[in-house]
Amino acid sequence: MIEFNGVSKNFGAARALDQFSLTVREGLVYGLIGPNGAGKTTAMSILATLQLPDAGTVTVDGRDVVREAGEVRGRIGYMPDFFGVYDDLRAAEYLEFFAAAYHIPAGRRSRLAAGLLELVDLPDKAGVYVDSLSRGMKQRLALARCLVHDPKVLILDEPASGLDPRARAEMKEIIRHLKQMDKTVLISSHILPELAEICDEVAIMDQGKLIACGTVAEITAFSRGARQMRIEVLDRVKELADYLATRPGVSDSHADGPTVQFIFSGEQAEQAELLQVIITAGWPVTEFGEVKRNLEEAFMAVTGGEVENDGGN
Ligand SMILES: Nc1ncnc2c1ncn2[C@@H]1O[C@H](COP(=O)(O)OP(=O)(O)OP(=O)(O)O)[C@@H](O)[C@H]1O
Repeated sequence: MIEFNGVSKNFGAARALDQFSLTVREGLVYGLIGPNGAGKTTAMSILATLQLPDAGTVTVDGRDVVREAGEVRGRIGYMPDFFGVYDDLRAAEYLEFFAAAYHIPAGRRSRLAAGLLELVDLPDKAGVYVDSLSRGMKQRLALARCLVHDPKVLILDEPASGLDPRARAEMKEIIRHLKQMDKTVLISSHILPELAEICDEVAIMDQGKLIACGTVAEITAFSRGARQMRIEVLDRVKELADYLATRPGVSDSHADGPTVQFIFSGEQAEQAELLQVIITAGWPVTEFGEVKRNLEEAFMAVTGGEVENDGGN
């Protein structure tokens, strides 16, 4: 449903996205996690057709965000990390205003607004000025706003930031509800534990790059010691990537130019054995080693050192 393919974006000398690729299947709640400046907002705003990529392609439901921006906009609801609310509008009017912007016929707007307020658990706030709602309520109203045109995909940039624990729990409940409605949800956060319970899968990013992706359980295993490895060989790179994918402890094995990159969760002795096996099988290895890329730091930053929830619920 969402596809980033080799996307790069620079702001002057700052590289916000660096060959970023990600696939999100339909119906998933997908977490995009990374420390400050990792590139989450940039990725989301490109997806929301608000910024152009310098390189690479992004599609939503098969539509290109640059060439078919209008088609994409009809399919997405975007909740930015900072959103404007209109002070002198009441909650229902606010939603009706956005419904009008999406060309929903006037006769349907008031019922639509009432339904959405119900969905985000604000049914008794229809006549209340937006300005006087609590932060958590404003956040839920902003989410309702993203739903007026019944999009397939929701892009939520740090929807839980600044909320107290109760408001966070309410937000999570709504996101679960969106999943039941078969929406595909991309949601960002600084830290993994915040999203661990609600996400089907997560991607960890740092310095504009995808570091790892998978289920919360897989990512947790990775954060507890799996290593990103790199082997350079003179030929048969793709064959080596396929071969490695069959070896124990190896995941995400893929060819990248003259190298194969993969994640390895074995011990040091098993790593040595793996190299031995590759050489014995006849591959001319010129380099073999771990890719550091500040991986540990990134994981420490996003997991808070430890992930308590194993995602198996
Ligand atoms: N409009 C801009 N002008 C200049 N630099 C920018 C701009 N937008 C983003 N950047 C830079 O790009 C990098 C990625 O920023 P981005 O906001 O995408 O990260 P983020 O992961 O969303 O961070 P945060 O969690 O702090 O919101 C940072 O180095 C940031 O300073």
